Amino acid sequence: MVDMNQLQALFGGTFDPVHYGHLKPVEALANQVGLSRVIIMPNNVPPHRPQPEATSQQRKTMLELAIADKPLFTLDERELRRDTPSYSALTLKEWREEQGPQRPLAFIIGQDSLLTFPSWHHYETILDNCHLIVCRRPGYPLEMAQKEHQQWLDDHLTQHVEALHTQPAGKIYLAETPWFNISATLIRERLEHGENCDDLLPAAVLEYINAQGLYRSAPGASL
Ligand SMILES: Nc1ncnc2c1ncn2[C@@H]1O[C@H](COP(=O)(O)OP(=O)(O)OP(=O)(O)O)[C@@H](O)[C@H]1O
Ligand SMILES: O=C(O)c1ccc[n+]([C@@H]2O[C@H](COP(=O)([O-])O)[C@@H](O)[C@H]2O)c1
Repeated sequence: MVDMNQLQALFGGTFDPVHYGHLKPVEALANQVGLSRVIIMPNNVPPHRPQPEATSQQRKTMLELAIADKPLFTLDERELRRDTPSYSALTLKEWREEQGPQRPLAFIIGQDSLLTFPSWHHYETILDNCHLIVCRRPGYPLEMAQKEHQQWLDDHLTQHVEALHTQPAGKIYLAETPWFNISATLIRERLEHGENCDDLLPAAVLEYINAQGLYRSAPGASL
């Protein structure tokens, strides 16, 4: 019999700020795949994008507020403690060493991240240490841009949730999670223009953003 309590899942991100497009698909995913816990891991120095607008401390606080009433989620601060680029390959190797060789481990990403995945630092080693679980995201194709990357994807795809629980690593699972057309970029832009974001992220996070004066246009800048 498959032990459905073994699979551990990390959900990495920049979370500048965290929003419902992060939380809701992953909540649905937890039901579909059978995850009793999801470990959210904010990065400190995102490898493939400019430094976030909010500080690491602010992004961590927003995550704490977002998950305060959601027991599914916990936080992992390991990347926040490193000043070097938050390369997932290094983090997942370290996590595997902690968890031992047999435990099933997964890294959760959105569809957009899957498309850029082959450009990640030592990407081909990541599946040695974990599975990839991919949440759907509107506006992004499901096919990889290059043939060789599509071949890599096809070689690792599974349609069987059980494989995520019975094997320690190495599979890619495209989950049928609900679509949320929300991005942190959209939220930052809307806030900069003083537009309403009530439906896009938890109220406690929005209150914190306003109290901290985050994502507002610079004083004197024209709207
Ligand atoms: N609406 C969404 N639906 C599904 N996955 C998402 C969504 N938004 C973000 N993700 C996924 O969550 C992870 C963290 O995303 P990130 O913190 O970069 O948010 P973002 O909204 O994409 O940010 P930004 O707009 O600043 O690039 C990534 O793997 C990303 O693919
Ligand atoms: O390791 C890499 O080269 C790498 C490149 C891009 C993104 N990542 C990680 O992927 C996760 C989602 O990234 P992002 O930029 O969408 O927040 C987050 O944990 C990043 O640190 C990792």
